[in-house]
This record gives sequence, C-alpha cells and structure tokens, in this order.
Amino acid sequence: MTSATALRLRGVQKSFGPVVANRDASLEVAAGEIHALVGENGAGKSTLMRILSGMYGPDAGTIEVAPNGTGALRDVTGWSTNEAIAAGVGMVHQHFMLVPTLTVAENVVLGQELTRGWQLDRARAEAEVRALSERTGLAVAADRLVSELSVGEAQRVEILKVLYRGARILILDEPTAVLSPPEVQELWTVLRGLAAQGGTVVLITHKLDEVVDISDTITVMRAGTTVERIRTADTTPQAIARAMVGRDVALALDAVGLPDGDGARRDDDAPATARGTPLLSVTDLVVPGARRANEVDGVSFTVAPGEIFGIAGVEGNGQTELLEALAGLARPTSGRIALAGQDVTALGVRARADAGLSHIPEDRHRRGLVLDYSIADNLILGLQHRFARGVRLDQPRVAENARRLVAEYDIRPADPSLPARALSGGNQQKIVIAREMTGRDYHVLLAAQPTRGVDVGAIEFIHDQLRRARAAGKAIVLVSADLAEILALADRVAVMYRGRFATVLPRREASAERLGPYMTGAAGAAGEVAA
Ligand SMILES: Nc1ncnc2c1ncn2[C@@H]1O[C@H](COP(=O)(O)OP(=O)(O)OP(=O)(O)O)[C@@H](O)[C@H]1O
Repeated sequence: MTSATALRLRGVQKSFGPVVANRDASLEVAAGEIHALVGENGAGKSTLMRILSGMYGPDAGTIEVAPNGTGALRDVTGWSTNEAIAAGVGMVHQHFMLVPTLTVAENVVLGQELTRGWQLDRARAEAEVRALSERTGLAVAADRLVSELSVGEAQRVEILKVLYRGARILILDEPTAVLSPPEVQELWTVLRGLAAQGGTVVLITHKLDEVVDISDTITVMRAGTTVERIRTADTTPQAIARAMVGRDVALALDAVGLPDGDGARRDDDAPATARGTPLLSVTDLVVPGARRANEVDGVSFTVAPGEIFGIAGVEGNGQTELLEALAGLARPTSGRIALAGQDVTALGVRARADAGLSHIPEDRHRRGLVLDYSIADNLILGLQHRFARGVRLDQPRVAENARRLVAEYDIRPADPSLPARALSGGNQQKIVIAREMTGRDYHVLLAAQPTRGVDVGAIEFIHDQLRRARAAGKAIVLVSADLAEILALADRVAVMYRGRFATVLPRREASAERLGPYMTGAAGAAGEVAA
C-alpha cells in the first residue's frame, strides 16, 4: 500500500456492563481507500466505528487519525464527536438521528446554521442543500419535513449531512440496507468520487456482493475482535462469509444477491400456483400523503394462502404507506381491505391483529420495539393480553416464551432481561421477527424489509421461516428494497412506482433486467415513458 494511513485503531477494548463489545480490535485504513468492515450481528462493528467517530470512548486501546484524512497520524483516543467532525471524520448511523420536526435542509445544516440576523437563513440552507444534492447525486427534497420521509430518503439526508460538514473520512453503518439497486449504484458513485479525491470510506455492510463490488480492502470481525484483513481482489464472497461466521454459509449467499445469471436463486419449493380464496384482498386503495396527493394511488391485489406476494421498487414510491394502511397505521381515503373474508378497512391495529394480521415493520425503532423494555417484554409487545393472568402478566410464561425464542432465533446476548437498546441492530430485528412470526395464529404476514441489517446466517434463517410460513398456508406480503431477496422468495412480483403498481409478474417471468425499467419509471402501465 503506497498511500498514507488515514486511520489506525489498535487494541481497542469496550464493554457495556458485562457485555464485551470490542476486545483487542485493530483496524488500519489508507487514505483514498474504501474499506469494508464485516462480521456477524453483534460482532462489534458499530461499536468500533462509534469509538472512531467519538461517540464512545474506548476502555483501552489507541485511536489515531490523520486530520482530514491526510498528513501525519495524530493520537485522538477518547475524542468527542465534535472534535471528530472538526477533523473531517463523520459517521452515518444505522438508525437515524435526524430531527423529525425539521425539514431536510434544516437537518443538514443543523449545528452549522446559516443565520440571517437571529434567524436561520432557510432559503440559503435550501439552496446549499440542493447544490450539494446535485453535486453528489443524492436526490432529496430540501423543503420536506423529515417526519414525512421513507427510511431510504432519510438515509440520503444522513449522508448529505455528514458530507455537508466536510467529512474526509466517512463511516457508513449499513447504508444500503434500505436502498434499492439503482440507489445503491448512485451511492457507489458518490463513494468512489470521494475516494478518488483522497477521501477515505469505512463501510459496514452485510451484503457480501457489495463488499466485493465496492471495497479495496476488508476487515472481518468476530466476537468483538478483528480476525482477518483481506485485499478484496484476493477473495470471494464465500471466503468472506466463512471468515465471518466460521462455518460454510454458501446456501445463504445466493439469497443475499450474489450474481448467478439473473442475480437470484430459483426457488424450487415455491408452489406453481397458490390456490384457494385469497386471505388478503385489497381493492382500489388510496392513501393520502405528503409528497404526492395520493401516496398510494389506487392499488388492487390479492394474496392467496401459501403465496408470497413481493413488492419491489425504489424507496419512496408508496410502499411504506401501502403497508402502513394495510397494518392499520395509516387511514386510506378510499378503497377496501379484506382479511380472510372480513372487511377490516375501518379497524385499528389491535383489531386487525386479532383478525389474523402480523406485521414486521420497516422501522423497527419507531414501530417494532420499545427500546427501554427488556427483550422478554419486547417479545410479547402487542400480545400482552395473551400472556395475562387476571390483570397481571403471567411472568413465568413471559420468561418461558423469551427463553424459547431467544434460543430458536439465536438472539444475542441470550439474556432476556437486557433492554432491547443494548442489542446490536441485527439482533433487535430478530426480536421483531420472532414475535411477529410466532406470537399469534395469523393468516396474513406483512413483512417490510425483514432482513434489514441482519447477517448472512440470519438471512438464511429468516428466509427459511418465511418459506415455512408459506408452506403452512399463510399469505405473505413482502416489501424489500433488495430485489434479490424478492426474487428469492416471491411467487409474484409487483413493482411500485409513484403510488401504483407499474407491473405485476409471476416469478418465472420476473428478473432484475425485466423489472429494472419499471422501478425507474422507464416502463410502466399504459406504456408511459418517463422523462
Ligand atoms: N449501548 C449499548 N449497551 C449495551 N450493550 C451494547 C451497546 N451497544 C452495543 N452493545 C453490545 O455490544 C455488542 C456489539 O454490538 P455492535 O452493535 O457493535 O455489533 P455489530 O457488529 O454492529 O452488529 P449488527 O451487525 O447487528 O449491527 C453486542 O453484543 C451488543 O449487544
């Protein structure tokens, strides 16, 4: 490696109470390099990067950084986030840290306010954010409220915010978990541009095809420590997976988007056609929204027992609102939703759950978990009435349920009394999946980004659970930004574009090549051709 070292971490140690998150972890990245940090859920990746970005101080070890990614290394051990930002080190977190009541532009300039007199110069902020958005190719509407954004859009705002602060060492924690393939390509262009100008990128991702695609070097973490450093050119996704997990996970690899012809596994156990009266029937559904007059603009479909209905599309085309309306979290202005023959359009969340609906929400922090509750309590969230004895919870049953699910879903650390907040992102996701797939006898499962942030081993497991649910005759609506995931699981695939289904295809006719133009609006219903 001829370039100068941009950052060096040595012997980093960090514990949270009894949990050792990092032990003797080391990392070295050269300036101008895109470096991937990989490892199983809970391996300690986020913690290590939070230490680098000043969010946590290490218990032991040293952090050295070349300010602005160039020049001599400086010992910055224990620095604050503000000091890190001033030295050009910025981190985009896995869970968003934006202020929902402010606009996109206000969030981006927050802390670096452009003032006019006493007031924020909103027009200037918006103009600057628009210019940055154009320069980087990260499309956002500068004047929109953050509370109205989909997770994919919020992700772009987080990246813009860090770039606005002049980051030269950019740390991204699973940035592509909610991005569709074209959005991922856009992000790669941004990162390559940054690296070409001498910037440095550390990327945490579970998608090993991305690692091979974008990184120059890789560090593998296992159980809190860094176990291997690899040059990307010398490795394969299979070898990286083996280093991460310590066993062969070849089966899961094609389901996470490794190219094999059309980029997805053929699902041989999929039923040729699912039969029977639909368990979910949606007719002319219209949901109002902030971006467009109708976020969901007249959508109709049915899902039969034993069928997985996949909804693909670029984030922000109404998928979020569609699922929220189906779950009872958003009110449609017109249309009808029937669940196992019962009209549930006017029912609330709880009544729909009782009618046989389960929901894995896309935003696990806002909708899926109470972070300060224990793992055990989160595993019965919304199901408390089923665990009641008189007016109290039947604690032995709650504990038994937690013990069983923690073991079955391999939730780590395996201590049900820990608050959900103390778990890594992927382990938090496993809590939501475990609860929604086992807690009630459901007919219909709404699964939004079900494998977001989970590692290859866990993806394999979750996909298996979804296939089992299908085999047991459930109707499943799967929304995923990951087209490979949709193609691996769905029996039919709809592409959502600007609030409508641009196409619905049986799996055997769906491929990345065929669906791509519908996702970008280049092809669509009535043969419209978008500008
Ligand atoms: N604030 C915290 N309080 C208590 N424990 C924590 C905290 N943050 C992390 N941990 C624990 O430290 C370990 C490492 O977590 P970390 O988030 O760094 O893992 P990760 O590799 O980023 O995982 P993932 O891929 O799931 O995001 C986990 O066991 C986690 O439960």
